[in-house]
Amino acid sequence: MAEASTITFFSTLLPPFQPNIQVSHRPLSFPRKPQVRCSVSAGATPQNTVAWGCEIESLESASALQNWLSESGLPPQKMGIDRVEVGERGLVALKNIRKGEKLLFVPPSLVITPNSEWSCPEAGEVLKRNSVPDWPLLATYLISEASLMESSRWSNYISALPRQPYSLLYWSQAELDRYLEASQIRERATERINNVIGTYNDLRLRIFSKYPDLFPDEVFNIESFKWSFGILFSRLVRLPSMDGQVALVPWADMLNHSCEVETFLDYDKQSKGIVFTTDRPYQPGEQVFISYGKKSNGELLLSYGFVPKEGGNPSDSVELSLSLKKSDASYKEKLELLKKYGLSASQCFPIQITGWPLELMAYAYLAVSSSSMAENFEEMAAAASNSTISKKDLRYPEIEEQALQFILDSCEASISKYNKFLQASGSLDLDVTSPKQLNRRLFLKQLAVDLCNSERRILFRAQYILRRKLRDMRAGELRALTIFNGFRKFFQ
Ligand SMILES: C[S@@+](CC[C@H](N)C(=O)[O-])C[C@H]1O[C@@H](n2cnc3c(N)ncnc32)[C@H](O)[C@@H]1O
Repeated sequence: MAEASTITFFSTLLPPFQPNIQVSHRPLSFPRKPQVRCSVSAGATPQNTVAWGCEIESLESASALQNWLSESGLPPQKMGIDRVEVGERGLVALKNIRKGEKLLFVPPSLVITPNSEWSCPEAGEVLKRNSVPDWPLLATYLISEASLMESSRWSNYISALPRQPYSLLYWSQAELDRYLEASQIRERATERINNVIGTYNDLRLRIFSKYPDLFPDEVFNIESFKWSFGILFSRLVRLPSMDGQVALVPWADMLNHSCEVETFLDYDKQSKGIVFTTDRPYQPGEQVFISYGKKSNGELLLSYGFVPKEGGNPSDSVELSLSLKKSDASYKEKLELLKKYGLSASQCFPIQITGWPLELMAYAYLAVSSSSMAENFEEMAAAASNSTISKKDLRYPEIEEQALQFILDSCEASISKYNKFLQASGSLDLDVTSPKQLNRRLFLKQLAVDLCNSERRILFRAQYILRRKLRDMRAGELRALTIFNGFRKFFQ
């Protein structure tokens, strides 16, 4: 099993997902006529949705998946797929399960990795020849297999995948602007959507357009890529004991996330299967959970399309944006130093209920320091960047009060954005466990309200701590001033 520190479910910040694919610079050779024509179904895809997968709550396709997996070598399970309260479909204990028990044992033959065989080998060869990285490769693989319907060995798996995964990839820019205006997650979602579009355009330009027989537009289009990336973002795992290999693990990917467990999927060398070890007991009928990693509510919404209940996620955090003032006489000099350390004039830092990173304080020192402290600017910029090993816990008592006030101002500006959105949203308290019953607008709005409430709660806590620190500091200064004045009078 993976150690707690190793997050096996895909992290929203995982470096391997590159915005644009790095295809080899070798010119593409003119396509040879394939010996075996792959029959890619070229029927028109209905707008905004793909022609495969199922409604997310569908149990019929899930039980067909279960039967196929058992026939294909999945050993007898202590869990079954069922409708659940959290996550719509999930794995439920069929028998008593002990704490510390290993479950699943999915054999590698039932796992999709970048090395999986393609039903249409020519398509796979073209992508590999062009050194397409794992993520775009797997995204294309999924579409290719899905389009082959029953001719693909993965057809039972693909039929049980959601036709429209819950993911911010499916939010329009207008929806993101309207519902997530207060949260930094809006920028992350826009960036991600642009990355997916950029990746697709790059593949189309460099590869698909040159091999239209293998990659017809009707199948390999932006809608199908949104779907396949949505599936990857919400289901792909990284397996530490398989050298960090990324994989789609049928059956295991029916497990939902709980912030209260700390158990991750990994390859078990002893049993030669994908397993996880329970960290609590389960009774028959109870839903079994794993952890998708220590992620904030915003990150969970971004990749998986849900927000845990307020206060229920110990890893929750909110991004606070700090900016240099354009009116600062040393603006240019400070900006250059920030750039040198990979930062910019406007920078986000994660705040947790337990506090904020030292980098944030260093940035605040830099933002408030006057030109008389110019010799310290570089030290501050370096400490604000987490890529440096320099001492981060800087202290400049002469500007500490100003720096804390600067953070408090940014925090309060952010809180007022959340207040504005939450007031305008009214007191929504809808049941999002059955989103299909709500209309889309209310569903998205409720997710946004839940996210904003949880992010604002963290900011409120930071505001309280900052105000108290400043009050204590100012009271201390006042006391010192009174004592000083007392001494002055005494000596006069
Ligand atoms: C790896 S899949 C889990 C199986 C999924 N429930 C299904 O029926 O296909 C991840 C998706 O499950 C749902 N999910 C997982 N954990 C959840 C939770 N704690 N609350 C709400 N939805 C959850 C989300 O839709 C997420 O995108």
